[in-house]
Amino acid sequence: AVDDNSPWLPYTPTDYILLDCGSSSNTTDASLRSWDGDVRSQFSPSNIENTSSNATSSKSVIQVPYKTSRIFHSQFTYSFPVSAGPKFIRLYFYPVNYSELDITNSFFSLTSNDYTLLNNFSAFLTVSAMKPAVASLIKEFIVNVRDNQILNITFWPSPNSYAFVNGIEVVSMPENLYIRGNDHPIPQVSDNQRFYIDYNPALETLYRLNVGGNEVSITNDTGMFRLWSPDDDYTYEDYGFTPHRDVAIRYRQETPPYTAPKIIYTTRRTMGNDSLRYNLTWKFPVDSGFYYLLRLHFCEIQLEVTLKNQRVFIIYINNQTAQRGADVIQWSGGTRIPVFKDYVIMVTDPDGRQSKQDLWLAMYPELDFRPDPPSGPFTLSPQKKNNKETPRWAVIIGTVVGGGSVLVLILGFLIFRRRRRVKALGSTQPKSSWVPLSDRSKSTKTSGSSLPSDLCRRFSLEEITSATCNFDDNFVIGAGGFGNVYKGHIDNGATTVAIKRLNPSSNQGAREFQTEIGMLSKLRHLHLVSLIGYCNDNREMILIYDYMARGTLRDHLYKSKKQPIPWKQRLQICIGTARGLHYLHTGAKRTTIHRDVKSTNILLDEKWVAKISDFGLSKLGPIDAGHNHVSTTVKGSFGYLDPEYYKRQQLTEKSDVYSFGVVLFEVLCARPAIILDLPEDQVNLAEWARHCYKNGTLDQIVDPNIREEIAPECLKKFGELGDSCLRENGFKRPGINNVLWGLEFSLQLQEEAEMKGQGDGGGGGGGGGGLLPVALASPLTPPLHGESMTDNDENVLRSMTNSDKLKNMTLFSEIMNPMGR
Ligand SMILES: Nc1ncnc2c1ncn2[C@@H]1O[C@H](COP(=O)(O)OP(=O)(O)OP(=O)(O)O)[C@@H](O)[C@H]1O
Repeated sequence: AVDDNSPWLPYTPTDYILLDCGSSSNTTDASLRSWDGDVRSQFSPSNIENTSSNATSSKSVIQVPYKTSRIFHSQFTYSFPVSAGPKFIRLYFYPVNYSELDITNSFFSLTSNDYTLLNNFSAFLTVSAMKPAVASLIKEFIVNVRDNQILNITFWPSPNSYAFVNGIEVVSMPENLYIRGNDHPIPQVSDNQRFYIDYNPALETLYRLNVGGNEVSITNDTGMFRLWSPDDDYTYEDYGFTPHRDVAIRYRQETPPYTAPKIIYTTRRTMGNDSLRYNLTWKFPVDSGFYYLLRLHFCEIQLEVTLKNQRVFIIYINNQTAQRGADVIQWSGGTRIPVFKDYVIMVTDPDGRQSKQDLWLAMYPELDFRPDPPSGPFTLSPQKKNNKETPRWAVIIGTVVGGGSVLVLILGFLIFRRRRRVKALGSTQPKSSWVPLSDRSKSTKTSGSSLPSDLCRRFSLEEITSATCNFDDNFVIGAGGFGNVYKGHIDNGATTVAIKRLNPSSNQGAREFQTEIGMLSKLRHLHLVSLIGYCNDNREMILIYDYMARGTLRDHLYKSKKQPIPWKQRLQICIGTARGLHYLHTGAKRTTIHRDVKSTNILLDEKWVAKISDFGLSKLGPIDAGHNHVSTTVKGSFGYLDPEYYKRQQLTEKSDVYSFGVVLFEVLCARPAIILDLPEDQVNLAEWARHCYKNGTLDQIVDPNIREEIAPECLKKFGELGDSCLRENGFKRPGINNVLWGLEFSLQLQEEAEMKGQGDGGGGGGGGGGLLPVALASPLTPPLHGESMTDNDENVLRSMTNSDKLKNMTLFSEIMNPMGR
């Protein structure tokens, strides 16, 4: 073991270069690091002053290296003759107007040796999209330099554009920090493949977080000048924040002192406290279509936790189990010994647009473990024990009290794309059939509409008629208030699409058409139906969407001869829908209220992924916090309509929560929202289900096809959730985030029951012995008893948790994302 209290830095880079671009003198930054001006630098080409220009920003910036920048109108290369081995390359950008140049016109690509690191990149757009807002940006990559190779960094301005950079940093790193070769297989989440990181990929760091702690500055890193940010912006709920504990960290050969600074391991988030079990969850916006490497760092520093099997948890990545039986003591061999675990996941890109998705990381306590006796031999696999005298969950809760240290480090990595330069750069151009940004006014056929051709594709009427054999009835797959929906094939049959054609006699019309395009083209999410484009020729109003092969959710519940969907799959569909709604309510710039959530507006793709459709009625929520509703004439569908909205004509996102509550009961009971010929008290599903829930007879109206499958705890939770969504008073309904959590918790309860062999086929009656104690409530869901907490309550809770925070706390994380964007 190495003593961590010694004054020396654990790592001294062999190469350490700081180049202040656009500067002719040497400068010093806020961390007192010394930068060389690039004008007469050995790393710049000798003709630098003829091939590029230097500029000072139009805004007064005091910080080096942002004061000056170098501007390139043609290809430009810096060359760094560094030692062989992996290097951090950090590029500093301050995207403002330089000289006469409009920063919004700066698009460029960046290559380093064989890798395309940035592809048609706009620093301005990247910074503008960041939340919270920032003024400058550092892009960090890891590139391996081979023996006798020079590290070249080349800027390639896009056509009619220019590139710029403010500073370049090159720092070497320990050979095997991330590149761990064939001896270290990394599990790939979702299949049984192993992943190996050798010298071939280049990586981009996306997130490096000090979980539960403050920012750890570059000078407090272990010698590589890595910045560790707090994780608050990425936690899903602010749970598990646990006071910093100043203990000595025992680094080991497998996790040497340079891995991460000590403070990273002594600040933390932990999983529990008294009777609460915290699920720890983070979400990270990432581009779809790449592999991601997550490096999670852990260290058990709670002195009471010394045994393996004492604190065991499950790690989920993107809702898939990445690791069962996670046990830090077992992994590391003892307390205060840090350890890290790597996982790779592919974030798929179903629509081929590399749109942003949230990458979820969650850790849940695993309930089946109890500690080994203190003298027990150390074994590598966790031992499951069943001690009938001690409730199984009690052991875990007992050991979690007070909070042990689980550090999560998602090290944001990215993965690579190795491309040949010319091809990589050529591929940045949009497909010819897509209307380019600058080409908005070109269509000759459109009737002067101001539709957003930059955001989605505009089709000609010929393309649509040929896709649908001139709107042949055989191609009709549905009909709604808007008109017929056709199935069609575009791009020479390569893509199947759904084509909605506005019926001129429809009472929905031009306004919905515009709304749908305006809304959907700005909203992108795995759980929203993607709008591919539109056609507005010859006064036609046609919308083109991704084709959802399995049709509507309703078709799989009732009124069709389709195979009934199993309960767990129904839960997954509800979870997906809740995610889509959550994105609408909170994920985009402004709250979007769908206004017509119902089972025919939830579509299912080939893989049963739920997607919300039909945004023709959507409304944007209020802009400022002073107003919490939008006044509007009532729209929506019979049986799903929020009674409060109906009465007051004031729309909030809780109206969607109400409609979603109806969908939840539709899914549970497999019956329509309204059945007119039933006895009066049963006509309206919302009222009838609430009535049964309150009387404890909900199990009697469950769809007979799933009655045997559904675990009693799961039904209880699900019923409670549906009931809370349908509360009369919108304030008392949970927010969609809590609904989402409730659904995930329901799924967890179902899975736990099934794992114990009691949920599946075990009968729908009372809870069998060994099922989870029902009182074990998830802290992430609304209170179980009486009225649910209001939004105000939630805010109070949140601010209490924040104010309770002590300065130093942690789980930390790094994520990296494949490059080549
Ligand atoms: N993207 C799609 N992929 C596959 N089928 C679709 C798609 N969009 C719509 N459909 C089918 O077309 C039907 C009609 O859809 P549409 O959204 O026009 O109406 P609706 O939501 O059922 O009713 P309304 O417009 O009155 O709310 C749907 O029920 C579904 O069967």
